[in-house]
Amino acid sequence: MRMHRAQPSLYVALDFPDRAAAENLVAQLDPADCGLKVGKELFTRAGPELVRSLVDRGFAVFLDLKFHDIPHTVAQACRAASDLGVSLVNVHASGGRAMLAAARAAIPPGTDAPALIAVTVLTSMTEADLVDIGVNRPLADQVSALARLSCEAGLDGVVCSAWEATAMRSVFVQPDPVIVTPGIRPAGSALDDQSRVMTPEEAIQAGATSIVVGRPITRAQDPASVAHEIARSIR
Ligand SMILES: O=C(O)c1cc(=O)[nH]c(=O)n1[C@@H]1O[C@H](COP(=O)(O)O)[C@@H](O)[C@H]1O
Repeated sequence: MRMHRAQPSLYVALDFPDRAAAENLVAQLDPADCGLKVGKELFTRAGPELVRSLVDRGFAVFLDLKFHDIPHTVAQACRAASDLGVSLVNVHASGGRAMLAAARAAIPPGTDAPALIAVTVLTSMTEADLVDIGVNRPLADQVSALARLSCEAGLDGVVCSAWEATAMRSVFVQPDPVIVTPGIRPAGSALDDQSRVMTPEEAIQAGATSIVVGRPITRAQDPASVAHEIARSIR
């Protein structure tokens, strides 16, 4: 039995500079097509009140604040996130075993609890970036090691690039891990600052359970139609 809220196949990243711009897109979206991701920029501008209001409108909300701090602080932040009624919460796996365990203890599994997942290696990073921060093993090995740690701490899944999605299935012992893949680019769209990218269809075929799409939607001439088309392509 699933021990967290259901997850949509598509989360649209509401990476907008203000609430009005976010609301303009949200008004054109259907909770049956997609969930909404509120990240650091919009949360810092618009805060928990916006998150609650999106939840009240029936959207699954991914509160993407990537907590990474001492265990007590992360636990308290996770509890606050869960209290907002969101469907998905993330922390950085590199915060370590004790921090992951504290996050898990703060959000006990339950059908009404948000899924709790850990970011492995950011989709913007390359192997050279890992060397810069003192990680000398192959990127895929680092992702798998952090996913294993997250699994051992009892988390529900991971954030990784679609390139690593297939491997996550063998790392996680639970039958239905939540595998969230940002770094999604429909064929022909700009990479922006992403490094490890795939198209929506490829990511789902590789084993992603939810994809996250931001700029290919938010910077499109007609964001709602691009969101609808992506949702349709992975249905
Ligand atoms: O946790 C995330 O959502 C995340 C993890 C990661 O490794 N890479 C990544 O891009 N993200 C987020 O996913 C979104 C991707 O946006 P676009 O690159 O515009 O599609 C951004 O809001 C990022 O903060």
